[in-house]
Amino acid sequence: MPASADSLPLDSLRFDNRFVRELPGDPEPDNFRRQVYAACYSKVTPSRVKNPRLVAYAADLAEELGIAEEVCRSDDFCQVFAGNRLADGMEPFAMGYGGHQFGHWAGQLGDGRAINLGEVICPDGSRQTLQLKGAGLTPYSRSADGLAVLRSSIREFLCSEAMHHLGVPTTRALSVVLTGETVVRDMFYDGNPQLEPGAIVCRVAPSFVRFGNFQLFTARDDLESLKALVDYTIRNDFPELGEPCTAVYLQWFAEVCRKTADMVVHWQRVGFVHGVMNTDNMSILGLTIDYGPYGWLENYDPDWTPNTTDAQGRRYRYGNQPKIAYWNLVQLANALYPLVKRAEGLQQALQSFTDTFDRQWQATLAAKLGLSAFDADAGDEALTHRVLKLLQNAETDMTLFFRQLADVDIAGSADEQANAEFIELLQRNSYETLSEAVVEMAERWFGDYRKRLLSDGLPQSERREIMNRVNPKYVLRNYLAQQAIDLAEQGDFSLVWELLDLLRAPYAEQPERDRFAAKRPDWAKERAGCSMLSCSS
Ligand SMILES: Nc1ncnc2c1ncn2[C@@H]1O[C@H](COP(=O)(O)OP(=O)(O)OP(=O)(O)O)[C@@H](O)[C@H]1O
Ligand SMILES: [Mg+2]
Repeated sequence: MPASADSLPLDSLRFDNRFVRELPGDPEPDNFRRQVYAACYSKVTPSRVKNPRLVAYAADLAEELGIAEEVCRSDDFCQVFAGNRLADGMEPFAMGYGGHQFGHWAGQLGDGRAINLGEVICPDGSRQTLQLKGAGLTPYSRSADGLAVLRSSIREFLCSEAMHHLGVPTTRALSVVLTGETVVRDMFYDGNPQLEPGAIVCRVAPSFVRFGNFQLFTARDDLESLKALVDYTIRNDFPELGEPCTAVYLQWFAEVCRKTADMVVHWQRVGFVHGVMNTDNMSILGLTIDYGPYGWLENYDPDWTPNTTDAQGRRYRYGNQPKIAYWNLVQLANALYPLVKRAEGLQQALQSFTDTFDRQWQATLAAKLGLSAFDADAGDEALTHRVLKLLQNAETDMTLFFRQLADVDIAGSADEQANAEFIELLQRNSYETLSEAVVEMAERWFGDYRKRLLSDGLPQSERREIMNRVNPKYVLRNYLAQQAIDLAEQGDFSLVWELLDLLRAPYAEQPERDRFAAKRPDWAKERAGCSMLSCSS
């Protein structure tokens, strides 16, 4: 429908809400907490908030959606993305899903504080669903309040956009608004509840369906709804696979396995630790979803997890992410089994996770080291394994190390000079003084690396280019996000904007912003929010 002359600008967005139109919905119109059966969603309106105030928006994403920059600055934008006004064509709803949390089946979870507004048809013809996070109670809110706080909303907003520009598959974030209301949170669950500013993020993705959406139906023996959602997902999100049938179900599952593997390879590449890889936080499109207690590796440590809630078992530590992704896919396979009834086919599809992950991770490591390709015969398995061990033992900053390694002149300098340059690089980027044993280990590795590069024969400039395409200079360091939050809580959003802008070009040299590519300062080592996060958000 064309917008009339006096309608507000967001009313001219085009919505086509297939999810609510084509899938079974909850017939109960009232919004109260309950178990919802035989439905993919419940219609629910975002809560009104007192005094919405814009914190930041992603102008490039707005443009992709067909929202002009001046509209982003309008009061209407703030009202709509705070949930106070529905633009024409929006039909808000919350989705039902279940999930395995920390390895245990948790039953119905669902969008307890996320509310989908509708599916926009973008100017380029693609579709994106808009979703508010923190917009109030839904039938799936269980015992919680449906809200979100400013610190977690800024973390979600900045990291979604940073990951997108790093080339990591992810949901995106259009805006953060303050609600003008306060929210009570006990950040470390230690009996110290505080009042915090409430906020709402608008997330954007082609679909927000998770593994848990399918799992919930199977857990309830509701094969009809399971089939409806699987067929819907294949038709709308994987149309290239053709009309749904048993063979297509298997191809689809294999594709989900490949997409998930691809996502995790990217996480490992950039040093991202998700923190809560429950099956309700796994997107069916292989997008990173739910930026909660995530973190970025500083010193390379495969055992590190930012999530204090997971400190005991460290289930979701960096080095375990590929295994957990696989475990989650096995749960999805179990959920699909009643529909597919081919255990062997599902097994084979699962193998495509391992194959894709192994192949892509090897290629990624080769590129991170500036090799033209991963060559097992040239000893690359050991070479890549050893460099990671070295970084772990030396407690070296992963991002800085790989980025600066591209600048070591391999062919142009004598052995000793290159060697000294390398040890200096390692020390400069390590959080501890290198021991003699580590220096020795480093010299041995570097000698072999240098030989490998010389036989590979790529010119230095080409090698540097390969490396700088996969080794970012800037990531959303844990302490940088926290500094932006500290200022924002004082009403100063400038660092949110600056980081957003910085992270739009994470692979480019931005010399005037070198301070954002610095090692974690000492004050941030034990500071809450910088290295320790809980699920409280
Ligand atoms: N403050 C809250 N109010 C209502 N429900 C909540 C709240 N926090 C979390 N939940 C719900 O608890 C479950 C698990 O929470 P989890 O921390 O994985 O998700 P989340 O951060 O709310 O959101 P998402 O996965 O949508 O990014 C989900 O069903 C979620 O909606
Ligand atoms: Mg979640």
